Amino acid sequence: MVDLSQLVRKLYTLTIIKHGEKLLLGFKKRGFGQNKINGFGGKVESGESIANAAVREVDEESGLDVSRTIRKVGLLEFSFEGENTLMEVHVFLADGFAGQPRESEEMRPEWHPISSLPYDRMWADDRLWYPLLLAGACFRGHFHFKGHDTVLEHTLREVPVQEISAPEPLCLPTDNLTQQS
Ligand SMILES: CNc1ncnc2c1ncn2[C@@H]1O[C@H](COP(=O)(O)OP(=O)(O)OP(=O)(O)O)[C@@H](O)[C@H]1O
Repeated sequence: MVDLSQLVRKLYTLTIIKHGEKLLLGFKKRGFGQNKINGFGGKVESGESIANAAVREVDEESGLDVSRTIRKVGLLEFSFEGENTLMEVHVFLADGFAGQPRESEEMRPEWHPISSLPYDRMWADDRLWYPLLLAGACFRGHFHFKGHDTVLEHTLREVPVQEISAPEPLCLPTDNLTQQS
């Protein structure tokens, strides 16, 4: 079992946009997870709330406004064999949006039917927790990777909404962590 207390936590958001029976996902053109298909998200900035970070990242990466439609659905942790970082990812579901999707420098938005999601081109953890998200559940989990394609071990459970909706994160935004060290 991985000792998570020894790792440096960094705070991220991830937002999945749903419209009818489709999800809007993005092809990641650069940076972490390049060439994978994922929801929209990124690092929470210093002094920013997690929900505001989620809305900002969706706007930057897809041009859409989800400020009226997001709700928190999950809390995921990712660690990587041989690395000392623990990614703390706050997952949001947006049922609808305002605006028109547009390609950004980072992401190319694509609609995918829920019945045939492109799991082979997504992070390996996604096929494990998307079914909970799509069933309307809230969830919490940890995934320990070897490289970027193999999940060595994981935990995942459905939780009551109160367990993931606390306004306070489990850690401080990345910049604060840097300032403290
Ligand atoms: C390991 N398994 C994983 N499964 C599903 N999603 C994962 C993930 N690991 C990272 N993610 C998401 O990938 C984005 C990275 O964000 P990332 O591009 O690094 O952030 P940001 O946009 O701030 O980057 P720049 O510093 O501007 O390049 C962010 O949504 C984060 O939640």
